[in-house]
Amino acid sequence: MRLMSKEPTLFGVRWSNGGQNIIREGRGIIASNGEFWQEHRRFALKTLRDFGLGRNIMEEKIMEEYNYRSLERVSIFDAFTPVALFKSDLWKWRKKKLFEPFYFIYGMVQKGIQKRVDAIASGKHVISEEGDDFVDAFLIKMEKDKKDGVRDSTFTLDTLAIDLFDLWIAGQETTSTTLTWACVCLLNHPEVVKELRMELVDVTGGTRPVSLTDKPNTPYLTATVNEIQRTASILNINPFRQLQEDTVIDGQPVSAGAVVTTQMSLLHTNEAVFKNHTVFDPSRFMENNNLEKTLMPFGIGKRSCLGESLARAELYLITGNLVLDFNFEPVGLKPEIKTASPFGSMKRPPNYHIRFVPVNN
Ligand code: HEM
Repeated sequence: MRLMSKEPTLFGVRWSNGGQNIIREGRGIIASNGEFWQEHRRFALKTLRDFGLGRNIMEEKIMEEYNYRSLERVSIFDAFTPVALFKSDLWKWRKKKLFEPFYFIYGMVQKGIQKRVDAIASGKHVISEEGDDFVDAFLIKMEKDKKDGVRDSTFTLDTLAIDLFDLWIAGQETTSTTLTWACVCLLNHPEVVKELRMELVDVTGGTRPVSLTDKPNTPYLTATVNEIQRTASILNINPFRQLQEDTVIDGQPVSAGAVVTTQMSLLHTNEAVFKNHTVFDPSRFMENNNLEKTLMPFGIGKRSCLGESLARAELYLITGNLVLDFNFEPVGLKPEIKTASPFGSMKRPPNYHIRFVPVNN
């Protein structure tokens, strides 16, 4: 991890020749490289920021979702399976079984795009100057490239579908899995819920939702979200990178072209850094302000998470407001803080049912 942040270019290329490339075929943000990746990452970041990523507008949208509702079968080996094998008749069955949910999401975004294109053609949707959302912004960029005579522009309806697919996959499963872990941790630690609620009632007066502007006054909520991410450590390893030059990692020579990753979950269970690492204890982050710097759920360096500030805002607002508004009760057996998939690429929480009982009832 240290090397990845010190040598961003050396580790700046994603290795994704296997199952990740089945739909993407070198496009999108997660699995692409070179100029294509640069253009599309930059565009996505700028567009999400323009729409308020991590600012008030995003808070409104997160809270809208919160108020409204108050797959993993792919293994690490599939990441290394050549796309050609998946496409061969021999493995057709496996491709169908593994990638059906991904094709479903891909189909869904394609349909959504077509609906928008039709709505624009029929005049039902008019694109405002800056566009109302990512799709509008992308269509504006497509038009601009056409007008400017950009040859072989990478902004097409096809690449829009892959960018949306990537943002959905990277943003949806990660955030919801972390929130599912949050509830497991809090179900097992009513004393944390109690202390959190005291802090939050004190700050909000119990008369309004927790807001991002409360952050400076809610150190225990920030510490709890950190401890949830440390405990969940949902990505055992970060998506593969490919070394750009020969180098030495911890005294070990490694050749250019080697596929490398970091075992992020090990960082978060390092006993030398996180004493009693098996214990869920938010106060560790209160006692040591520097501890947050050793927490890296979003990866590091050039290819680190594009949605980090959005994800942080979601985890803060949803965890805080759930604790403020509800008591948590297990339905059936209380789940243990123990992953159901220790060796998967994503560390999933156990399956469980939970009841949210409004605090004021
Ligand atoms: C709790 C939530 C999340 C976690 C733990 C998480 C974690 C990560 C990690 C570890 C990586 C790989 C970094 C590396 O290779 O070093 C990554 C990449 C990425 N994430 Fe997230 N993520 C989360 C939420 C989101 C959200 C909400 C979005 C979108 C809005 C998003 C979009 C992306 C994208 C596009 C990439 C690929 C970046 C690239 O290759 O340039 N993530 N994420």
